[in-house]
Amino acid sequence: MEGKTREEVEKSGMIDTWLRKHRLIYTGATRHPLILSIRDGTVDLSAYKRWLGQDYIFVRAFVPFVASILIKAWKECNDATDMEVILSGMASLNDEIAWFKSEAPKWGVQLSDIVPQKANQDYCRFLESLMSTDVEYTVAITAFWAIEAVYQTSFALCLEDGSKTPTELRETCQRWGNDGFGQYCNSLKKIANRRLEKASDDVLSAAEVALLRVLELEVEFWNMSRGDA
Ligand SMILES: Cc1ncc(CO)c(N)n1
Repeated sequence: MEGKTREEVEKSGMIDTWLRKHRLIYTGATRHPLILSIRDGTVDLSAYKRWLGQDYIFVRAFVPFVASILIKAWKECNDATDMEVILSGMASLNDEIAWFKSEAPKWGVQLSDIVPQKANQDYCRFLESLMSTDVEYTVAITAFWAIEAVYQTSFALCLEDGSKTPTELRETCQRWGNDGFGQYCNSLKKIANRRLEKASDDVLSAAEVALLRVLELEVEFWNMSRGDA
């Protein structure tokens, strides 16, 4: 506690404070019916295929968003390791794009034919809004953490003991549910918490709003797999 003001102590661990406050929507994003159906083995494979095609489009739009955060981290130049964590995220996106390209044909999904659905367009537009130089690094990195953490938490659930995830979907769940990805999410969370600790009230509110928006958009994104959009 030494060296910290009372206010800084209260603000530390902001992310967990917010997740407690917004528990319902967080659970909606991380335990969506699609994920629960994968976990209990009752998943409708056409829903999985719809998710697969849409997520490929999302990941392509996610790359420039992460690049914009890398630029913000570099401009802030407060902690050299921030950039390395973000860069490792970009490297895994490179692998992800290759993975989508090899996964899609196995399911008869033609990636070049995918039309982005409304929820996907909304999400990509939101990412683009966060790429503006007007958006604070603290706000963008908080959103970035949330985007990655939703997938990590969701897919890790499908790998827990007792889950009945179909064999052909285990690799998908491993991609985001593995421990390495979990550690990477934790590194992002630490960066976000460190920044939030020093943030002004305005930046704090903007980061909380961005976090909530991510959770809403993630729920809508999963909902697209129902195919009634
Ligand atoms: C919609 C969505 N959210 C998060 C991730 C994590 O990378 C992803 N691939 N897609």
